[in-house]
Amino acid sequence: MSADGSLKLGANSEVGKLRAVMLHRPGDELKRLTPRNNDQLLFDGLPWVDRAQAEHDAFADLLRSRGVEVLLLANVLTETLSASGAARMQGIAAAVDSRRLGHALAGDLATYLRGIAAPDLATVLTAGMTFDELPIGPSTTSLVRRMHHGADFVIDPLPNLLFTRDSSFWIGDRVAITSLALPARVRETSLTDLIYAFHPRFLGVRRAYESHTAPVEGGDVLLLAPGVVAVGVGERTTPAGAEALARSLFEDDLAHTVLVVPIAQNRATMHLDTVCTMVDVDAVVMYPGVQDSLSAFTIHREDDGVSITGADPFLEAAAAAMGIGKLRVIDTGLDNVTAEREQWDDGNNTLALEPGVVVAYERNVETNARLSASGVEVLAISGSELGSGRGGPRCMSCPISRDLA
Ligand SMILES: NC(=[NH2+])NCCC[C@H](N)C(=O)O
Repeated sequence: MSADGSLKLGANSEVGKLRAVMLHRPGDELKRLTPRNNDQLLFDGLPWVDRAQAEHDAFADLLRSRGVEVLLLANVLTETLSASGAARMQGIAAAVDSRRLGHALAGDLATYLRGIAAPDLATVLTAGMTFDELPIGPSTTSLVRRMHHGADFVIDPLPNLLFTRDSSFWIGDRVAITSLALPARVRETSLTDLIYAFHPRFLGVRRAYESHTAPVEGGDVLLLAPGVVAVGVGERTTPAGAEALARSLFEDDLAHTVLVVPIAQNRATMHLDTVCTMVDVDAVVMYPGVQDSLSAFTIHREDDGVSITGADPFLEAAAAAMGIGKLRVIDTGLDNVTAEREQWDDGNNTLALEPGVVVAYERNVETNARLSASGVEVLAISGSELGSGRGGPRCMSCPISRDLA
């Protein structure tokens, strides 16, 4: 808490007591998924939306019952759009793609969007819009309008907004708007950017990684300890992204050491947090399949620039950087098949509410049993529908306030 009783924003670890978090309750954008577009939109199936919402409501209620303030992205976005005309303009500009729509239609669409109420605009910006839903009739002079199929998108939906961890993350008292790698997700950051620029609650919040040019996704960024950050490099975050992030964190004095961790470039391990998350100040839960092979380059801030060492075994490099004797790995000890299944179902993607207390999907029975046996309290949530987007409790949450470690 700060002196005036308001929450102090920011985080410098993965496990400090969680005070406030940004979630996105899945909405109409999930109803856009079809067997034809789900791969491109990065979902492995078609979630039953009502059930996904119920599962998400239970997740949010669990967090509230533990004293965590839950901000829902759609509400915060609506408040942002109501509060600021500039935010509306910026949100519309980012959503209306004149290269694809042509100038005539883009102009008409932007004019229409400028005239609608903030909650409706928030819905269009998140759920997208089809040609059939365009309030501009086919009789216009737009060839694009005439030639597109009614079910095509005028504005693409953003079903992966559900994974609020990826489009922004907090480090120290700053927020980083990331740079998402894949076309299906790029526009998400235009919304987090708006929220953190214009929402009254976040006025004055400073930015980390401001240039955000090369791809960095929040799911790859783990705050191992104050000043020590691990960054996965694989399908999403690139070497250039990790390097740029490290330099920027050093310049802003938000970190002194960055561990760059290569991860396999495939769907199952799209982010570092799919194979490893922190469950205590000195402990991680990790996919056994990478435990012995995970390595890290250590980038260290020096008086006259940076030094890079490695690659070394990740666990050793991390312990050394964190200044602890050993980074404990909760030994899930699972057979290969169970381990692979539970990794796929985000068994290693836990959200710590405080040291030794984590939220995890209930379906990962074996991993959760090992966590409990190691003294970690597991708060299980159901995620049969939420999980079809390949994300678990950590990536569905962006902590905006944690007690400092
Ligand atoms: N931090 C994470 N593990 N995020 C999961 C993101 C899942 C999402 N469908 C994607 O492919 O981008």
